[in-house]
Amino acid sequence: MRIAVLTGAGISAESGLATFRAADGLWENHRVEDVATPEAFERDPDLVHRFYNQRRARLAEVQPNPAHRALADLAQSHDLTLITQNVDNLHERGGSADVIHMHGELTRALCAACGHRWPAPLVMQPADPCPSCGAAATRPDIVWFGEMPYHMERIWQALEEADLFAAIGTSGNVYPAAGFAQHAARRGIPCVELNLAASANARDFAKRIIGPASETVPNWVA
Ligand SMILES: CC(C)NC(=O)[C@H](Cc1c[nH]c2ccccc12)NC(=O)[C@H](CCCC/N=C(/NCCC(=O)O)S[C@H]1O[C@H](COP(=O)(O)OP(=O)(O)OC[C@H]2O[C@@H](n3cnc4c(N)ncnc43)[C@H](O)[C@@H]2O)[C@@H](O)[C@H]1O)NC(=O)OCc1ccccc1
Repeated sequence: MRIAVLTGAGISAESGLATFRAADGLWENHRVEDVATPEAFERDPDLVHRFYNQRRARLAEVQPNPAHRALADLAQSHDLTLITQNVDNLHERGGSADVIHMHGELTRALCAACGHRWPAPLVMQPADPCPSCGAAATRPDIVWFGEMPYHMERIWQALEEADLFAAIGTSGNVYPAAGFAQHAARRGIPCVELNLAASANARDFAKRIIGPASETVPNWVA
């Protein structure tokens, strides 16, 4: 069976990584538009680097949880395409290979001048030169709001060919990811969501499994 899985911040919540929608809509005390847009980086690269340096440091303190590991097991027995909106590396550290990071990765740096990519140092600064072209245009290799997500061709292909689509720990507020379930459902592909509560696009899911991912995902995989 070919399974396409989309994950969001909820799958990493029990590992200790904050999800996006804190009560006051702030993202780790920052307005999203102040830290996750190309305009924000243009305006104040120091603030944006500090924000991602803080998240990179936090990532080094946490571990994958049973939900991450269960998806690695699922790939052993099924043709799994694992698509994540998360920029953390907990899927890989949980044993998954070939993870599609549609919104980029905290552990990678990108040169805005020449497009070169390299492993991100723990602390990045605007003046860091690109190891390839030497330009001081280093940014986190993250897809910001208003930017085109990565690997969209591969993702649409996987959604076309899937026999089952599952969304785990995502609120369904950010597009194009929030449109994947509708895309699959319209092709008659059964869709299931695993979450603490129904997501914003709950109508697209024929089945819902409610509970913490570290419990529901291993049970769903078993
Ligand atoms: C806010 C929203 C309305 N805005 C958008 O969607 C925008 C604009 C837009 C495009 N199309 C539209 C259509 C309609 C309306 C708006 C738009 N989209 C974009 O800008 C996208 C790019 C969006 C990507 C932005 N980057 C991110 N991340 C990287 C940054 C970073 O991480 O620093 S998005 C970021 O927010 C999203 C957060 O959502 P979730 O992961 O779901 O997290 P959230 O906290 O919301 O929810 C957590 C869920 O988990 C559950 N949960 C919690 N704990 C647990 C638990 N323990 N167990 C189980 N579940 C749990 C909760 O119940 C909850 O449901 C993720 O996608 C995440 O990656 N780009 C683009 O459209 O480009 C165009 C384009 C076209 C052509 C050419 C050029 C450009």
